[in-house]
Amino acid sequence: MREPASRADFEARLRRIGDERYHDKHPFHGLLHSGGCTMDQVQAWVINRYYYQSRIPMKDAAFMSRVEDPALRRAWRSRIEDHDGTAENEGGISRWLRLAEAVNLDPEYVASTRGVLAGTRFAVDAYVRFVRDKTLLEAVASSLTELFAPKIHSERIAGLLAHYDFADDNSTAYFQNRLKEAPKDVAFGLAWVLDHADTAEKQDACAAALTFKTDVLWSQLDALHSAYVAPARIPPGAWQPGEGQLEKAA
Ligand SMILES: O=C(O)c1cc(C(=O)O)c2c(n1)C(=O)C(=O)c1cc(C(=O)O)[nH]c1-2
Repeated sequence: MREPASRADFEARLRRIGDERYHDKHPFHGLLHSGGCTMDQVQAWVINRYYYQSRIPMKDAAFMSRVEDPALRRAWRSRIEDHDGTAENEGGISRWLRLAEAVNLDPEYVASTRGVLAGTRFAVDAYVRFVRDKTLLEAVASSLTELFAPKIHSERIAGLLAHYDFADDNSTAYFQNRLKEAPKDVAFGLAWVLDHADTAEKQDACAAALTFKTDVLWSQLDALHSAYVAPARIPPGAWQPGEGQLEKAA
Protein backbone atom coordinates (compact mmCIF):
# COMPACT_ATOMS: atom_id res chain seq x y z
CA MET A 1 0.00 0.00 0.00
CA ARG A 2 1.19 3.50 -0.83
CA GLU A 3 1.87 5.69 2.21
CA PRO A 4 0.21 9.12 2.24
CA ALA A 5 2.55 12.11 1.98
CA SER A 6 3.28 14.01 5.18
CA ARG A 7 1.00 16.96 5.97
CA ALA A 8 3.69 19.42 4.91
CA ASP A 9 4.45 17.61 1.64
CA PHE A 10 0.77 17.27 0.81
CA GLU A 11 0.18 20.98 1.44
CA ALA A 12 3.21 21.79 -0.74
CA ARG A 13 1.73 19.62 -3.50
CA LEU A 14 -1.55 21.57 -3.35
CA ARG A 15 0.28 24.91 -3.41
CA ARG A 16 2.32 23.84 -6.43
CA ILE A 17 -0.94 23.33 -8.34
CA GLY A 18 -1.73 27.00 -7.76
CA ASP A 19 1.78 28.08 -8.71
CA GLU A 20 1.46 26.28 -12.01
CA ARG A 21 -2.19 26.65 -12.93
CA TYR A 22 -3.97 29.49 -11.11
CA HIS A 23 -5.72 32.03 -13.33
CA ASP A 24 -3.54 34.93 -12.17
CA LYS A 25 -1.30 33.78 -15.03
CA HIS A 26 -4.02 34.04 -17.67
CA PRO A 27 -3.33 36.69 -20.35
CA PHE A 28 -6.77 38.25 -19.79
CA HIS A 29 -5.79 39.11 -16.22
CA GLY A 30 -2.52 40.54 -17.53
CA LEU A 31 -4.52 42.87 -19.79
CA LEU A 32 -7.06 43.80 -17.11
CA HIS A 33 -4.58 44.55 -14.36
CA SER A 34 -2.17 46.53 -16.54
CA GLY A 35 -4.83 48.86 -17.92
CA GLY A 36 -4.81 47.18 -21.33
CA CYS A 37 -8.55 46.43 -21.45
CA THR A 38 -11.00 48.61 -23.33
CA MET A 39 -14.18 49.50 -21.43
CA ASP A 40 -16.05 46.96 -23.60
CA GLN A 41 -13.67 44.28 -22.38
CA VAL A 42 -14.04 45.39 -18.76
CA GLN A 43 -17.83 45.24 -19.16
CA ALA A 44 -17.61 41.76 -20.71
CA TRP A 45 -15.54 40.60 -17.74
CA VAL A 46 -18.01 42.11 -15.22
CA ILE A 47 -20.98 40.46 -16.96
CA ASN A 48 -19.39 37.03 -17.20
CA ARG A 49 -17.75 37.03 -13.83
CA TYR A 50 -21.12 37.86 -12.28
CA TYR A 51 -22.24 34.39 -13.30
CA TYR A 52 -19.45 32.86 -11.20
CA GLN A 53 -20.36 35.10 -8.24
CA SER A 54 -24.03 34.22 -8.51
CA ARG A 55 -23.33 30.47 -8.47
CA ILE A 56 -20.85 30.43 -5.57
CA PRO A 57 -23.54 30.59 -2.85
CA MET A 58 -25.58 27.99 -4.78
CA LYS A 59 -22.62 25.61 -4.76
CA ASP A 60 -22.08 26.28 -1.05
CA ALA A 61 -25.75 25.53 -0.41
CA ALA A 62 -25.41 22.31 -2.44
CA PHE A 63 -22.41 21.42 -0.32
CA MET A 64 -24.17 22.14 2.97
CA SER A 65 -27.22 20.14 1.96
CA ARG A 66 -25.01 17.03 2.05
CA VAL A 67 -23.16 17.72 5.30
CA GLU A 68 -24.38 15.72 8.30
CA ASP A 69 -22.02 17.27 10.83
CA PRO A 70 -23.57 20.43 12.35
CA ALA A 71 -20.12 21.80 13.23
CA LEU A 72 -19.03 21.65 9.61
CA ARG A 73 -22.27 23.29 8.44
CA ARG A 74 -21.80 26.04 11.01
CA ALA A 75 -18.25 26.70 9.82
CA TRP A 76 -19.40 26.77 6.20
CA ARG A 77 -22.54 28.87 6.34
CA SER A 78 -20.81 32.26 6.58
CA ARG A 79 -19.72 31.70 2.97
CA ILE A 80 -23.33 32.01 1.88
CA GLU A 81 -23.87 35.10 4.02
CA ASP A 82 -20.69 36.68 2.66
CA HIS A 83 -22.17 36.55 -0.83
CA ASP A 84 -25.89 36.95 -0.20
CA GLY A 85 -25.54 39.43 2.66
CA THR A 86 -27.43 39.70 5.95
CA ALA A 87 -29.75 42.28 7.49
CA GLU A 88 -26.62 44.15 8.69
CA ASN A 89 -24.12 43.49 5.94
CA GLU A 90 -24.31 44.00 2.23
CA GLY A 91 -23.15 40.82 0.48
CA GLY A 92 -20.70 40.20 -2.34
CA ILE A 93 -23.36 39.90 -5.01
CA SER A 94 -24.66 43.37 -4.29
CA ARG A 95 -21.07 44.70 -4.15
CA TRP A 96 -20.44 43.14 -7.55
CA LEU A 97 -23.48 44.95 -8.93
CA ARG A 98 -22.01 48.21 -7.61
CA LEU A 99 -18.97 47.47 -9.74
CA ALA A 100 -21.34 46.83 -12.66
CA GLU A 101 -22.92 50.27 -12.19
CA ALA A 102 -19.51 51.91 -11.90
CA VAL A 103 -18.60 50.56 -15.34
CA ASN A 104 -21.94 51.88 -16.68
CA LEU A 105 -23.77 48.56 -16.88
CA ASP A 106 -27.40 48.25 -15.88
CA PRO A 107 -27.29 46.01 -12.78
CA GLU A 108 -30.61 44.45 -13.77
CA TYR A 109 -29.12 43.41 -17.07
CA VAL A 110 -26.06 41.92 -15.36
CA ALA A 111 -28.18 40.10 -12.77
CA SER A 112 -30.36 38.65 -15.52
CA THR A 113 -27.25 36.74 -16.76
CA ARG A 114 -28.48 37.23 -20.32
CA GLY A 115 -25.54 37.45 -22.65
CA VAL A 116 -23.24 35.35 -20.46
CA LEU A 117 -20.94 33.26 -22.67
CA ALA A 118 -21.80 29.58 -23.04
CA GLY A 119 -18.20 28.79 -22.10
CA THR A 120 -18.65 30.65 -18.80
CA ARG A 121 -21.88 28.79 -18.07
CA PHE A 122 -20.38 25.40 -18.89
CA ALA A 123 -17.37 25.97 -16.65
CA VAL A 124 -19.28 27.43 -13.69
CA ASP A 125 -22.11 24.89 -13.87
CA ALA A 126 -19.50 22.11 -13.91
CA TYR A 127 -18.12 23.49 -10.63
CA VAL A 128 -21.56 23.49 -8.99
CA ARG A 129 -22.17 19.92 -10.18
CA PHE A 130 -18.74 18.81 -9.01
CA VAL A 131 -19.43 20.06 -5.50
CA ARG A 132 -22.90 18.51 -5.53
CA ASP A 133 -21.80 15.08 -6.76
CA LYS A 134 -18.25 14.37 -5.53
CA THR A 135 -17.14 13.44 -2.01
CA LEU A 136 -17.23 16.16 0.63
CA LEU A 137 -13.43 15.97 0.76
CA GLU A 138 -13.13 16.67 -2.97
CA ALA A 139 -15.70 19.45 -2.66
CA VAL A 140 -13.73 21.18 0.09
CA ALA A 141 -10.47 20.66 -1.81
CA SER A 142 -11.97 22.30 -4.88
CA SER A 143 -12.57 25.50 -2.89
CA LEU A 144 -8.85 25.78 -2.08
CA THR A 145 -8.08 27.94 -5.11
CA GLU A 146 -8.94 30.64 -2.58
CA LEU A 147 -5.46 30.02 -1.16
CA PHE A 148 -4.21 31.90 -4.17
CA ALA A 149 -6.98 34.51 -4.41
CA PRO A 150 -5.71 37.21 -2.00
CA LYS A 151 -2.70 37.84 -4.23
CA ILE A 152 -4.85 38.28 -7.32
CA HIS A 153 -7.38 40.44 -5.45
CA SER A 154 -4.58 42.76 -4.26
CA GLU A 155 -3.11 42.93 -7.76
CA ARG A 156 -6.55 43.68 -9.16
CA ILE A 157 -7.33 46.48 -6.70
CA ALA A 158 -3.96 48.12 -7.38
CA GLY A 159 -4.21 47.59 -11.15
CA LEU A 160 -7.77 48.91 -11.46
CA LEU A 161 -7.06 51.96 -9.25
CA ALA A 162 -3.93 52.80 -11.21
CA HIS A 163 -5.37 52.46 -14.70
CA TYR A 164 -9.14 53.02 -14.89
CA ASP A 165 -11.24 56.11 -14.19
CA PHE A 166 -14.16 54.05 -12.84
CA ALA A 167 -12.02 52.50 -10.09
CA ASP A 168 -12.43 53.82 -6.55
CA ASP A 169 -13.24 52.47 -3.09
CA ASN A 170 -16.88 51.97 -4.08
CA SER A 171 -16.29 50.03 -7.28
CA THR A 172 -13.49 47.90 -5.81
CA ALA A 173 -15.38 47.16 -2.56
CA TYR A 174 -16.05 43.59 -3.65
CA PHE A 175 -12.33 42.80 -3.74
CA GLN A 176 -11.50 44.78 -0.61
CA ASN A 177 -14.03 42.69 1.26
CA ARG A 178 -12.81 39.38 -0.14
CA LEU A 179 -9.39 40.21 1.31
CA LYS A 180 -11.06 40.18 4.74
CA GLU A 181 -13.41 37.22 4.18
CA ALA A 182 -11.37 34.69 2.23
CA PRO A 183 -8.49 34.03 4.69
CA LYS A 184 -10.76 32.54 7.36
CA ASP A 185 -12.53 30.32 4.82
CA VAL A 186 -9.39 29.02 3.29
CA ALA A 187 -7.62 28.45 6.63
CA PHE A 188 -10.57 26.31 7.67
CA GLY A 189 -10.78 24.51 4.32
CA LEU A 190 -7.08 23.77 4.16
CA ALA A 191 -6.95 22.41 7.72
CA TRP A 192 -10.03 20.27 7.02
CA VAL A 193 -8.48 18.82 3.87
CA LEU A 194 -5.12 18.16 5.56
CA ASP A 195 -6.93 16.41 8.44
CA HIS A 196 -9.21 14.28 6.29
CA ALA A 197 -6.99 13.28 3.36
CA ASP A 198 -5.41 10.47 5.35
CA THR A 199 -4.61 8.07 2.52
CA ALA A 200 -2.54 8.48 -0.63
CA GLU A 201 -5.70 7.92 -2.70
CA LYS A 202 -7.57 10.69 -0.91
CA GLN A 203 -4.62 13.02 -1.35
CA ASP A 204 -4.62 12.27 -5.07
CA ALA A 205 -8.36 12.96 -5.23
CA CYS A 206 -7.85 16.33 -3.50
CA ALA A 207 -5.07 17.29 -5.90
CA ALA A 208 -7.30 16.33 -8.82
CA ALA A 209 -10.19 18.38 -7.38
CA LEU A 210 -7.99 21.44 -7.04
CA THR A 211 -6.64 20.94 -10.55
CA PHE A 212 -10.21 20.66 -11.86
CA LYS A 213 -11.06 23.96 -10.17
CA THR A 214 -8.08 25.74 -11.73
CA ASP A 215 -9.46 24.50 -15.07
CA VAL A 216 -12.88 25.96 -14.20
CA LEU A 217 -11.31 29.36 -13.60
CA TRP A 218 -8.96 29.24 -16.58
CA SER A 219 -11.71 28.16 -18.99
CA GLN A 220 -13.85 31.15 -18.07
CA LEU A 221 -11.06 33.50 -19.05
CA ASP A 222 -10.33 31.56 -22.23
CA ALA A 223 -13.97 31.99 -23.24
CA LEU A 224 -13.80 35.71 -22.45
CA HIS A 225 -10.52 36.25 -24.27
CA SER A 226 -11.66 34.37 -27.36
CA ALA A 227 -14.92 36.32 -27.54
CA TYR A 228 -13.78 39.85 -26.76
CA VAL A 229 -10.02 40.25 -27.38
CA ALA A 230 -8.86 40.72 -30.98
CA PRO A 231 -9.39 38.83 -33.15
CA ALA A 232 -12.69 38.89 -31.24
CA ARG A 233 -15.12 36.12 -32.03
CA ILE A 234 -18.36 36.74 -30.13
CA PRO A 235 -20.43 33.54 -30.14
CA PRO A 236 -24.13 33.64 -31.11
CA GLY A 237 -26.33 34.89 -28.29
CA ALA A 238 -23.50 36.38 -26.22
CA TRP A 239 -23.37 40.00 -25.02
CA GLN A 240 -22.60 42.52 -27.75
CA PRO A 241 -20.78 45.73 -26.76
CA GLY A 242 -23.36 48.46 -26.23
CA GLU A 243 -26.03 46.18 -24.73
CA GLY A 244 -27.18 46.49 -21.13
CA GLN A 245 -25.83 50.02 -20.62
CA LEU A 246 -26.93 52.09 -17.65
CA GLU A 247 -27.13 55.25 -19.68
CA LYS A 248 -26.37 55.99 -23.27
CA ALA A 249 -22.92 57.48 -23.77
CA ALA A 250 -23.23 61.23 -24.48
O1 LIG B 1 -11.08 37.02 -8.25
C1 LIG B 1 -10.66 35.88 -8.22
O2 LIG B 1 -9.68 35.52 -8.88
C2 LIG B 1 -11.38 34.88 -7.37
C3 LIG B 1 -11.03 33.55 -7.43
C4 LIG B 1 -11.75 32.64 -6.65
C5 LIG B 1 -11.30 31.26 -6.72
O3 LIG B 1 -10.05 31.06 -6.64
O4 LIG B 1 -12.10 30.36 -6.90
C6 LIG B 1 -12.82 33.08 -5.85
C7 LIG B 1 -13.05 34.46 -5.82
N1 LIG B 1 -12.34 35.33 -6.57
C8 LIG B 1 -14.07 35.00 -4.99
O5 LIG B 1 -14.23 36.24 -4.95
C9 LIG B 1 -14.89 34.15 -4.23
O6 LIG B 1 -15.78 34.62 -3.51
C10 LIG B 1 -14.68 32.77 -4.30
C11 LIG B 1 -15.35 31.69 -3.70
C12 LIG B 1 -14.73 30.58 -4.18
C13 LIG B 1 -15.05 29.17 -3.94
O7 LIG B 1 -14.54 28.33 -4.67
O8 LIG B 1 -15.85 28.87 -3.01
N2 LIG B 1 -13.73 30.93 -5.00
C14 LIG B 1 -13.68 32.26 -5.08
